[in-house]
Amino acid sequence: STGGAVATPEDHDVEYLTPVSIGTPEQILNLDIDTGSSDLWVFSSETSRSEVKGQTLYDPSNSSTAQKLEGYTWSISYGDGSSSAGEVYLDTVSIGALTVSSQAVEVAQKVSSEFTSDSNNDGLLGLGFGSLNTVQPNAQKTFFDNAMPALDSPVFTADLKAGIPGRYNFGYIDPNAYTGNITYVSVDDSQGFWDWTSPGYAIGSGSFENTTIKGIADTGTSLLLLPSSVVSAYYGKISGAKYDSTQAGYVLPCSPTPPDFAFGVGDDGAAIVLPGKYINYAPTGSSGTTCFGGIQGDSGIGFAIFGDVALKAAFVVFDGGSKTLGWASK
Ligand SMILES: CSC[C@H](NC(=O)[C@H](Cc1ccccc1)OC(=O)N1CCC(N)CC1)C(=O)N[C@@H](CC1CCCCC1)[C@@H](O)Cn1ccccc1=O
Repeated sequence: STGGAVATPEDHDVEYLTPVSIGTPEQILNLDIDTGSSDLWVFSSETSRSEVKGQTLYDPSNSSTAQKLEGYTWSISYGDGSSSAGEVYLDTVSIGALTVSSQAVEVAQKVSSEFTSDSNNDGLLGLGFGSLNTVQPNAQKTFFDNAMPALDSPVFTADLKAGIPGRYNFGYIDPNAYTGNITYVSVDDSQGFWDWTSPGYAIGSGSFENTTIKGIADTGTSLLLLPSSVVSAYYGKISGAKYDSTQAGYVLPCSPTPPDFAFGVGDDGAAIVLPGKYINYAPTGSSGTTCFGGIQGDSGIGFAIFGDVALKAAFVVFDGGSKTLGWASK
């Protein structure tokens, strides 16, 4: 079997939302597919009213296929400090034509203010490795883990785009979605992430800098978070760019367009090139002359995060069979 659905960007590509069908009859929620975590949780009829502002709610009592996992709970907190918690049901979940009949659906009873204020986001669908799942007393499998045995090929692909809808596909690689070759690299899943190592980077038309960058492919993170040495080398090339402590990040003049940024993939010279305009993440003030940088530092995290700013420049294969990542330009 195969499946897939659109991934529609929210403003500034801060996140991408994908319609997911839950229950019988189907209840369609727009979820943020997150390869950096492994819980599928949703706003629900159990979410405290004061914490709901416009989200679509999953109501298990309206689903003939919902089964409550009595005594099971979950609680998660994310890198940006947001969090949610609740109880667990099993129900039928589909992404396009791909259906998992007994998927753990974690219903939120509490969500932090970041989720409440994000009215278009009805929850998260984690596609990290199972070890990250927070359900107690027994961890639950991700949608991909449950679907894998039935898939034509044990893969899903991310084809995120700048400012327009892209796609997540399951079970096949669309040859029309990318150009050139797909370069596969090994993944270290020991921390539960799609963790890989880039051999280095290049700025604009500059020479390639060989420096290993270990990091995760994370659809749930908006920006490209890199080691401070790389980040200062990049912004050092841009007059007027500076670290702004009030914004807690590098800012730069929105024009002229900043230099491209390329990161290496594999050991035969392949690279993914981010057009400079991707680094103009969003205007910081009303003037529109200063932009918040799409590349920021990863200090305090312990690894780089190849988030949406990087992923939207590539076609990415997440191979659960061989535990590899495939990168292609498009
Ligand atoms: C340093 S991981 C920071 C990252 N959260 C972000 O990237 C948020 C995303 C967002 C989306 C929509 C509205 C507001 C914010 O966006 C910013 O933080 N931004 C964008 C806007 C900028 N002005 C400031 C910087 C993050 O926790 N991701 C996790 C998934 C997120 C959680 C929040 C909701 C959306 C999905 C996750 O994969 C990150 N993970 C990765 C590894 C280990 C733990 C962990 O938890």
